[in-house]
Amino acid sequence: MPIILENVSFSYSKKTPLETSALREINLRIEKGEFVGILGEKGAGKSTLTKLFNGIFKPETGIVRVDGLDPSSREAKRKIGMVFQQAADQLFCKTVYEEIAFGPLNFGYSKKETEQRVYEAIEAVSLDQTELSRDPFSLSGGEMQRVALASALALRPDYLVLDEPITGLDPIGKNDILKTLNRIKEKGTAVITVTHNLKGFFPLLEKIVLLREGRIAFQGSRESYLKKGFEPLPPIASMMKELGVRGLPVNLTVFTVEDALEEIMKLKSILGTDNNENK
Ligand SMILES: Nc1ncnc2c1ncn2[C@@H]1O[C@H](COP(=O)(O)OP(=O)(O)OP(=O)(O)O)[C@@H](O)[C@H]1O
Repeated sequence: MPIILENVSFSYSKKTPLETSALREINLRIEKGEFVGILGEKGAGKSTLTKLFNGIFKPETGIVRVDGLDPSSREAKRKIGMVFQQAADQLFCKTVYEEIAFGPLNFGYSKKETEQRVYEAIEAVSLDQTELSRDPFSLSGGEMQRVALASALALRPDYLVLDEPITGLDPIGKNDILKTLNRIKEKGTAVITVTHNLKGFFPLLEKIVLLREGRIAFQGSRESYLKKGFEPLPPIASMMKELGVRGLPVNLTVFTVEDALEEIMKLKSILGTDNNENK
């Protein structure tokens, strides 16, 4: 069963002079096992949307359901793992082990079961066992991110929701997290991520949800997003769009270096032929 949002609206500081409408008439369906990117400019409503998935916020109007359950129910909370923008903000235990074990213990799993889950989770995020006794706050940004991810995974969620998971990480840290998320998705967990980093994430996204001023401007496949000319774009697709604007017959759904190279070679041969004909 999926995450479903029907006609959802949400405002901050309702019925005060500071009332801000953050989301309007959102209709969305996210299936298990999908890799979904939530895109949009600053203030578009991306973070607010993620907080409706696990019941941190309740919709002002409309319905949110996680596999048919109210997202603030205990069972729904077990199904959704959250990793916030600043991993450090969600760490609070004295050791990495306690941090990752917190969720399973809180949900009443035995010490033995919890231990199994901690080891399974650190393996999934490629953290070494020697890290388990460390103080989470002594870790690097990338390591903290992995601990936050492992804490979410220890509940074996069906949906993993992440807000800008690679922002601020060095290139190796970014790559590690991207590979890890892809592995998690391959095992059947839906990965739903807010991201500005399209260069890293675009190749992984199976579905794109584009928010604009609190409304869904687009939801659908990556190819359809590119064909319809939505923005933001990953760097290669942006370059192809520029070539298209200049009147060159390029394929606008290309977003990898390899495909772009092939496209440019094709273009070269077409233009070369034209030049020869003109001689
Ligand atoms: N705690 C809050 N109180 C009042 N208004 C808020 C609060 N948090 C967000 N907003 C407003 O709600 C709207 C949506 O904000 P949200 O943080 O969801 O956007 P976003 O797309 O995640 O932006 P960013 O990319 O900057 O993180 C914006 O107008 C924002 O100013």
